[in-house]
Amino acid sequence: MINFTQLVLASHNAGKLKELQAMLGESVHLRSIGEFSSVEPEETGLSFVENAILKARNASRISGLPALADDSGLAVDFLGGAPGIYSARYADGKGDAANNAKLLDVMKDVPQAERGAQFVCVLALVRHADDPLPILCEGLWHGRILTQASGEHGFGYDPLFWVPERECSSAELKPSDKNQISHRARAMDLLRQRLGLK
Ligand SMILES: O=P(O)(O)OP(=O)(O)OP(=O)(O)OC[C@H]1O[C@@H](n2cnc3c(O)ncnc32)[C@H](O)[C@@H]1O
Ligand SMILES: [Mg+2]
Repeated sequence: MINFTQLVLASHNAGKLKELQAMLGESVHLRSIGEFSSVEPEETGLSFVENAILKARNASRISGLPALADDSGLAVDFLGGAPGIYSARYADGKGDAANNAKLLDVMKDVPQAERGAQFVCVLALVRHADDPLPILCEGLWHGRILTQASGEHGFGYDPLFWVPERECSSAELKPSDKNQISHRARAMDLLRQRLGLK
């Protein structure tokens, strides 16, 4: 049985930590891997699943604790699913603003009907670094890429992601609303079921 009072989150992304902690509630304390190490593992996998497992194992090895990892990104239909697993590195590691500027530029002449995209989130939970049976849960969130940034909430590509069911950008949603319907919320829902937390 996993000791949830000591679960480490294998992520250096403060936005993910905030969202995942809010979804898990107070009974589980997510400790950031940043408490143990500032070195980020190289994400050498070719899929979200591979990178999530790689990050979870690395965090568990460093901390000696069970670890949860989140590998996520934005898959744009017109770009054949890019930037996908390379979403964080889309503008060569220059950060969210540069990633968003690049995506807006690449998509600037693409008509509305071809601007479909999905956010993807894979959560991987390992009980220890060599766990042969990681728990894997996936969530998708369908939307469209906007032609200009809008909204101040969230992080990453949120200002560019139109949410059809709410008729606003993901960065215009209240954090508590995003946490009900996002790719991450869907993956976390499955994880809670797998762990018998609901
Ligand atoms: O690997 P860790 O340390 O967890 O942090 P990271 O930010 O590098 O995370 P990923 O490698 O999983 O890359 C995810 C990319 O997708 C973006 N992304 C993921 N979820 C998002 C969300 O809910 N809203 C907006 N952008 C998101 C995020 O900004 C990154 O550019
Ligand atoms: Mg990363």
